[in-house]
Amino acid sequence: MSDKAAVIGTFDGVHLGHIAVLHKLKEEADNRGLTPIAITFDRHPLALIDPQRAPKAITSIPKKEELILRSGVLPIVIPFDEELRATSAEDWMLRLKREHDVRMLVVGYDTTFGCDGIAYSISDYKRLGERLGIEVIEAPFVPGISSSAIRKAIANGEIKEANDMLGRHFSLSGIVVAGNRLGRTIGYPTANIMPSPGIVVPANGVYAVKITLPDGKKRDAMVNIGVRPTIRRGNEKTVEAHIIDWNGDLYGKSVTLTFYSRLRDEIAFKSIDALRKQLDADRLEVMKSLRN
Ligand SMILES: Cc1cc2nc3c(=O)[nH]c(=O)nc-3n(C[C@H](O)[C@H](O)[C@H](O)COP(=O)(O)O)c2cc1C
Ligand SMILES: Nc1ncnc2c1ncn2[C@@H]1O[C@H](COP(=O)(O)OP(=O)(O)O)[C@@H](O)[C@H]1O
Repeated sequence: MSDKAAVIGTFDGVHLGHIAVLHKLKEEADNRGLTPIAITFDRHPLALIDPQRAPKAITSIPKKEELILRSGVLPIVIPFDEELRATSAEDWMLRLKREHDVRMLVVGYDTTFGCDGIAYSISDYKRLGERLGIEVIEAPFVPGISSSAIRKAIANGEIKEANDMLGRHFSLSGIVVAGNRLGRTIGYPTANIMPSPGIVVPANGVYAVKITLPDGKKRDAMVNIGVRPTIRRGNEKTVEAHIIDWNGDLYGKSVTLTFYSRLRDEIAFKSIDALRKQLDADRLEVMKSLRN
């Protein structure tokens, strides 16, 4: 087993700030002939500590692993449980050394790991590392980017802002379920998508997206998120996609929506005809916005 260089964190979203840390880790690991690993948790620590305050995630665990791997770092997902929560910073570092052969650790400006970590500064971690035989290096800091700011932007429908902080397009996966089969009668069949639970859903409104179909192909689509006030029967929030110039059966299949921009708010139209006219205009707008 080769020796490792590690970083620890939740890494929700794997945004541009995380990417800077992962690249620094990879560079320093390569210089020392170490394998770079990111130790990350299977849930947000607050899900255990204070579930009421636990935020919805920007990325699912598999997506997070994929994004970390893409930056050249090996992800290791460990359960954030009571035992881990009660582990001190010193025990954490001993564990890293014994279980993962860690020789170097990248610590972020606000990293606190260990139940007593809140009292640690970077120089404390460095001193502890020296004693235990782990070199501690400070991670770069990218100002103005955080998982919580991205969650907030998505929840407010500020897709461009969220995408700028992510350095990629926000995406949401889910299974296609049956709706009330009205869409096809107005010329706009829609795949009703049940998003993976625990993932943040953008604010109600209409969005330009690319949809990844089960065969892996990407198509242009327009998505409505909301309660469909024109035809509403209840207050259920739905996520539905009309795939432009496409025909097929998606029931029960998994798809991924990649968000590019937000077009408008949801509107309560006076008639289905008025809704249809707006959908014609949305279609042109989506095609235009995805071409840019
Ligand atoms: C791009 C798009 C925009 C939409 N905008 C609105 C809207 O502004 N107001 C509204 O009441 N419904 C809106 N809808 C929802 C339609 O009312 C809905 O797709 C239609 O009633 C079909 O429902 P069904 O899939 O359950 O059959 C929109 C749907 C799409 C695909
Ligand atoms: N262009 C398309 N965009 C989205 N779904 C489509 C399209 N063409 C066919 N479909 C299929 O039709 C279904 C939607 O038809 P619709 O009448 O809106 O019914 P529902 O109320 O079940 O959503 C989708 O789930 C999908 O399987």
